[in-house]
Amino acid sequence: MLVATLSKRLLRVGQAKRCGLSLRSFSDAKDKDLVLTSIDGDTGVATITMNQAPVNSLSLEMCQAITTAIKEVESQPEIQSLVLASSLPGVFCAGLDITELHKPDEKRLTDFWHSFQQIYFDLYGSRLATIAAIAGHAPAAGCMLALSCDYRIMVSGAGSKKPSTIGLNETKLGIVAPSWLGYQYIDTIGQRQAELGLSLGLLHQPEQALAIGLVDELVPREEVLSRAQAEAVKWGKIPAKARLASKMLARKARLDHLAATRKEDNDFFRSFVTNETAQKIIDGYLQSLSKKKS
Ligand SMILES: CCCCC/C=C\C/C=C\CC/C=C/CC(=O)SCCNC(=O)CCNC(=O)[C@H](O)C(C)(C)COP(=O)(O)OP(=O)(O)OC[C@H]1O[C@@H](n2cnc3c(N)ncnc32)[C@H](O)[C@@H]1OP(=O)(O)O
Repeated sequence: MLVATLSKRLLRVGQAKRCGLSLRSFSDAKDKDLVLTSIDGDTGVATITMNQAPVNSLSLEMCQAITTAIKEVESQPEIQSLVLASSLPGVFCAGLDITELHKPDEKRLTDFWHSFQQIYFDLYGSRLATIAAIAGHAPAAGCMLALSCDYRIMVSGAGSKKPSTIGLNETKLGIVAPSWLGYQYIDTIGQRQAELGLSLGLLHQPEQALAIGLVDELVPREEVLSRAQAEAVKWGKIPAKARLASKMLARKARLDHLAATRKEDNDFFRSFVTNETAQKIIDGYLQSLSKKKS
């Protein structure tokens, strides 16, 4: 068995193959390595690292790559826990790729939202214990990725001139988070904090995020990944069936609801985004992002 036979080293999938290990179901170096999957041979902890420069924004392909990586890890029965991380300094995930929403092709837009919903099903509903290693900004759908995990470890803001932020800031952009994402927020930080955060489109600095329960721990930047992997070991030792049943107590009704209304949710999203007013907002927002650079 993989976890029993490997010495303590991290394996990328390509390396595993070269070592003659049976990992044929894992994604290899295709899709420009939008995500990288590694497994610690000693602990059996898998790490999925988002790797789409400059900001890990969630394009259709990125959403699909994340889902594929989760499914591939889940298909390995000896793996019980997963860390979701970013390879980019300072950014966990910048949320949806806004260019997907700008003057979209309707078919691609439908597929795009479907693939984003799929991450919710696969990560929020995963049989694995999931730990988010948030070493940078996590706005909007980036926050959703973190909320979909079981435990969140964020880089501390102490001493940083420009601390990372996390939150559902859609309102500030003139758009509204979908209800299933809103409920993830409410279920995690409680009704009052979620109402404040959603209404005002707040992005929280790490210390605030810890205070309202949006993240569970803060650590120095250089410790985020190792601390997340250590936490994943702890979670991986909890009896798996009992752990999953407990997770589903809180999440099953939410997952079932989106499953039942998935098409409606997608139809609403498509009509919302293709509306002229929304397109103006998206156009303006894209310009503001590129102006920031110049
Ligand atoms: C009533 C019922 C309603 C039901 C509603 C149903 C449907 C509703 C419809 C829509 C819901 C939509 C849900 C949306 C969720 C989202 O995720 S929207 C995306 C929100 N994300 C953001 O606002 C983040 C924007 N980015 C940043 O703030 C910063 O980039 C950063 C993450 C803080 C990093 O800053 P940094 O200084 O390091 O980098 P730059 O800003 O210089 O960016 C570098 C480069 O990347 C481009 N870029 C950044 N973010 C995005 C993005 N999200 N998508 C695409 N591209 C992005 C940026 O433009 C720069 O590009 P360059 O100029 O070409 O280098």
